[in-house]
Amino acid sequence: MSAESSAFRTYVRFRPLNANDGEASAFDYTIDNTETKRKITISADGPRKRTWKSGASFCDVFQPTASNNDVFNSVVAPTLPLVMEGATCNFFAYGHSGSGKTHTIIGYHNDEEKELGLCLAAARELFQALEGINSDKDPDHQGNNDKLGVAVRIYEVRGKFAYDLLNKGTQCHVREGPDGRTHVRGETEMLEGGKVRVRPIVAIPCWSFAEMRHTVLSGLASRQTGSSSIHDESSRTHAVVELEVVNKTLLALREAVIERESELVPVGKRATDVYLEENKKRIIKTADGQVTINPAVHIDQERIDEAEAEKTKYQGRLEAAENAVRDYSQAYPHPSLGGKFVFVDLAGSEYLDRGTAALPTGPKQTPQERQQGRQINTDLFTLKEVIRARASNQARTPFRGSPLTLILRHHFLAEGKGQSAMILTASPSQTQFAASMNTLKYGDLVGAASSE
Ligand SMILES: Nc1ncnc2c1ncn2[C@@H]1O[C@H](COP(=O)(O)OP(=O)(O)OP(=O)(O)O)[C@@H](O)[C@H]1O
Repeated sequence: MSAESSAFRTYVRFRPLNANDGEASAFDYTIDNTETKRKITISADGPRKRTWKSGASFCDVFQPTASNNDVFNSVVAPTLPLVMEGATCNFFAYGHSGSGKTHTIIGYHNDEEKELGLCLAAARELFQALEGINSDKDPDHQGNNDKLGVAVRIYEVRGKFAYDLLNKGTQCHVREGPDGRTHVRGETEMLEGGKVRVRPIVAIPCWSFAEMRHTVLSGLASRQTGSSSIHDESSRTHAVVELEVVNKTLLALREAVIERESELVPVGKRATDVYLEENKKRIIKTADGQVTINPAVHIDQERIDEAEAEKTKYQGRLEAAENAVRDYSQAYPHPSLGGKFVFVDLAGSEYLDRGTAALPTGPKQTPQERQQGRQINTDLFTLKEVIRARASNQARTPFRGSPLTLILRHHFLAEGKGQSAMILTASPSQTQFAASMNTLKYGDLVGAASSE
């Protein structure tokens, strides 16, 4: 299968029945192939036979016998050439708790090659592709700062914050800057000379697949899990794994940007302080208590200009550092530099179904868990709206609707010639019929919108 243009692709993956389903049998489902897409019909037994039929929305439907490798080959592998051309390709797993999202994206049996989670399988293929490029270069290329590797970022989105799993779970703020870009920033470090450094999510560069596997698995080991109604490894957060083609020079240039930002903080603060100090000198209170300007007092404009000029100088240094990153990436002789795979293991979709038959049963939730549930609901709803808005080319995409979509915004926007896809994971158990139907309904909406 070849990679098509930027349409959002949807897939369905049914997992096998397992111990969590108890004695329940599977509901019936049939798949109709249209020329390009698949339709699904599901029906459940019971006193009132229920049937639901999708539109022709799904690119493929994976049966319970499919391995992670089968899913990888069909969904992710065709996009590898796009990432090697510098594009960003995003993959989401969406489904109710216990339906197989983590199994698909992260993998539980990463010691078995055919069961590697999609993110590690993608890393393996990336390294293989990069090997060819690194060895094509002249001997000087090997081991020097131009050699291509893969940097990984792993973070969890919970509530209004991101938590950096490769940096001791550091809580990071998600904010929209005046430049319209989303900034995800962790700990504030106070440095000498009033410099203030605020680090983005940490990117760990890896130069071999073995190194990458170790880094990814150790980062994910610290992922928060909570008590699940369905199984006890439930994830109540969204986990994001980003893989980016980098080299040492690019990373050093980005580090210089962080350094220049930290230098700008005290200089910018001084310019503001000087301006306020000078202007305050002229403010007086009249006898009747009004605040006014005393024209007899002159502000030291030279002092203000000098502080402002210093700030402009440091803004220029920052701009030069940012331009250096851009220029280096553009001039690099291979387009793969900056290419990205982004994998998102979404929290359980049952939160989006709240109020419908798919409500989880089980232990009573604490107020904190209920609050988390509401936020997950908002995240999943907004994500759906973002995907639909983009797929149907709406003028406004509601990225600001939730921290998750705000964080993912630049991946969607950076897609370029890349692709995004969603794998809808579903249990075929009769007891999960309503939950699976809601997952498929959601996928049907997204799939239908992206074919418009
Ligand atoms: N396709 C599959 N083949 C074999 N086992 C699977 C498959 N999908 C899921 N499982 C098993 O089902 C269980 C639940 O899967 P998983 O943890 O991936 O669900 P989840 O959707 O991530 O749930 P949650 O949102 O609660 O984290 C796990 O034990 C997993 O190994």
